[in-house]
Amino acid sequence: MGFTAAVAGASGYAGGEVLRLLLGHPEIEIGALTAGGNAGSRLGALQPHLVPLADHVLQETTADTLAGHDVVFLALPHGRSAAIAERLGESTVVVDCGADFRLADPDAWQRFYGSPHAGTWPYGLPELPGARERLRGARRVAVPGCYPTAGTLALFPALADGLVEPDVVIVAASGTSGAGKAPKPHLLGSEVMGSATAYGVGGAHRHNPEFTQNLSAVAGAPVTVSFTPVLVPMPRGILATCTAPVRPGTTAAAVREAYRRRLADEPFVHLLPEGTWPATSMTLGANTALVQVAVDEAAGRLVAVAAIDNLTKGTAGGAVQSANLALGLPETSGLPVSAVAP
Ligand SMILES: NC(=O)C1=CN([C@@H]2O[C@H](COP(=O)(O)OP(=O)(O)OC[C@H]3O[C@@H](n4cnc5c(N)ncnc54)[C@H](OP(=O)(O)O)[C@@H]3O)[C@@H](O)[C@H]2O)C=CC1
Ligand SMILES: CC(=O)N[C@@H](CCC(=O)OP(=O)(O)O)C(=O)O
Repeated sequence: MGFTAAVAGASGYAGGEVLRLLLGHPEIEIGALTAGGNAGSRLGALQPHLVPLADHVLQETTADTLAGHDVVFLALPHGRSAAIAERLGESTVVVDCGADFRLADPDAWQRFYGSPHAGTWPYGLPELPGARERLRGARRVAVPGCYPTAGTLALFPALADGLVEPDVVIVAASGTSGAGKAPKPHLLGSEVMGSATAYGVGGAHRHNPEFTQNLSAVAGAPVTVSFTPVLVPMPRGILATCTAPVRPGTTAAAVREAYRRRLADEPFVHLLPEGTWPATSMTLGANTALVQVAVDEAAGRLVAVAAIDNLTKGTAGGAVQSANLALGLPETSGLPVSAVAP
């Protein structure tokens, strides 16, 4: 084992998934695990699926506990990362699963999160043009939100190649683990089971500015984004259906070729064979994003669909992928590409 990792928020969904992946990582050894109110508990009482770690005791989340590791994964509620990160020296790679360092625009941060902007770190979506180079050797990484991971991966080839107008519509369905483990009335089984509902409608969701930031950077011009999240009764997974007007002269063949070319060398983002459409079940537990694209000739729109596991490629897998780049390891170390099915 070459490196040690600490995980803050180890009792939560994102922290638990980081640990599941690290247990299979050939180069990273698991060190300190921390939590909030559950500090002092055995991990086995809270994350019984992580069998080899059952007897690890959760510690309080302090910079002192997390210091001394090569990499620290922060899987904490928004707003808690900056105070810890500033006490961890540059010798430690800090990978933040939360939103605190994702946005470059302080006004957008203030508008959607309502707190002072903590700063901006390299954005952990290696597939975006130029991102991989910025992540290699980085000391700080901001892991993308789960919806922006899915929607950005679905749309970036079309926007990067100028095949669509910079005016996109994204409707993305998410499983309930996206909302975290802390109890919330709208996530009670009797509210969620057998029902699907839109929320954060009308540009209100805090992932709107993240989408705009990502897609405008790819297009090299401002992109208008209409994003609607939908909560669906499943534990894991995101299916993002994205559309945009095709530019005059854009053929279905040109679209397919752009996606094929831009995704050909990606280890985790795959264009499915023509006619096969992504399903969340094809990605469960894998660090993959499965993509399909078509042109709706009658409507003059491109339709791109991506499926991910929100906890794997959408959080913890993305975090480990970026940590690998930051630590100088092969990008794919410890990351599954095969899902659990059926
Ligand atoms: N779930 C998802 O799909 C995604 C999550 N993320 C991000 O990952 C982060 C964690 O999310 P998630 O795992 O879903 O949330 P959970 O609610 O499942 O877990 C939160 C974790 O933070 C700990 N915690 C809570 N309050 C404090 C505190 N005051 N001090 C120290 N630790 C605290 C909790 O410990 P305890 O058990 O002791 O309360 C728990 O370990 C969030 O920032 C989220 O935005 C990012 C992308 C997707
Ligand atoms: C289903 C659900 O509630 N999903 C979360 C997004 C999860 C995610 O990616 O979020 P972070 O930005 O918190 O990292 C939400 O809509 O707020």
